[in-house]
Amino acid sequence: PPPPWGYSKENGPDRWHETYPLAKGNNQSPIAILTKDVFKDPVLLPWFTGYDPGASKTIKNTGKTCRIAFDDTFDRSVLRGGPLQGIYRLRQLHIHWGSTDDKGSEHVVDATRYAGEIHVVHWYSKYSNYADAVRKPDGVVILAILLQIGKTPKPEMKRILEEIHNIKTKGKEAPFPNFDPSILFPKNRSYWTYQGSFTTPPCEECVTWILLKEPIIVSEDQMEMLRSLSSKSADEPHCPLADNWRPLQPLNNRMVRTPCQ
Ligand SMILES: Cc1ccn(O)c(=O)c1
Ligand SMILES: [Zn+2]
Repeated sequence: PPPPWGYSKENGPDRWHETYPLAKGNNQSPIAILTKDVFKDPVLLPWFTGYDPGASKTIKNTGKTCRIAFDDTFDRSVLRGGPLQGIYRLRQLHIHWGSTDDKGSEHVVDATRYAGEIHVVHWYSKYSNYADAVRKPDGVVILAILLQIGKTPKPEMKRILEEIHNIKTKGKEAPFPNFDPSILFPKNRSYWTYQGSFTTPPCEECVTWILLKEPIIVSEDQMEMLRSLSSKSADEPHCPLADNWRPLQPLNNRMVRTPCQ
């Protein structure tokens, strides 16, 4: 059997389907967004979040990403509106990034691949729990924020990056209190939306993606901080955590939508 999934040659995206058959589904993510083919849909509304900073719990190096977990035992931090029918509960956020500035995002917009991509993961709280929600086509919403390298870094990223020194190796976790992820949002709330999947195994097709059009700016130093994380545990040789992004998947019979104006 293939080794535990990852992003290297022997356990990477091209082999995930050997263990996780859903990875070969027809509604996989990420995809290329071709802005000329996007459908302006008048039914699409603005999206809203109401996040309680007290819901943030910990930040962890999972060996595959840097992940912040939130208390999702009740409708404490929620996302609604946009393409959504109901209220979605914030569960975690994590980041995908590259070993160099020319790659790292999962979605690609008009042939531009960005330096990274933040995923803010929520689940439909009408379902009894997260495990149930991931078995439903409308079970999960991921709000995705593109990271672009620039001179004026987003100061709000500082809080996450200051914590990196505490979680250098795989498995390390640290308290991460009083954090409201909406401070990471760009000024412009415009978005593209489509139906897709998780971009890591088991790749369940339960995700309504809300990809923000405006990237946020991170500095070279901030990217180097992320790249200083190790994908291995403390008792193993350092192996830079980077290029934890999945290649583009076929759009097949799907439409990407955006609100009018
Ligand atoms: C639940 C989950 C797991 C991995 N990734 O990348 C996601 O975006 C969401
Ligand atoms: Zn992700």
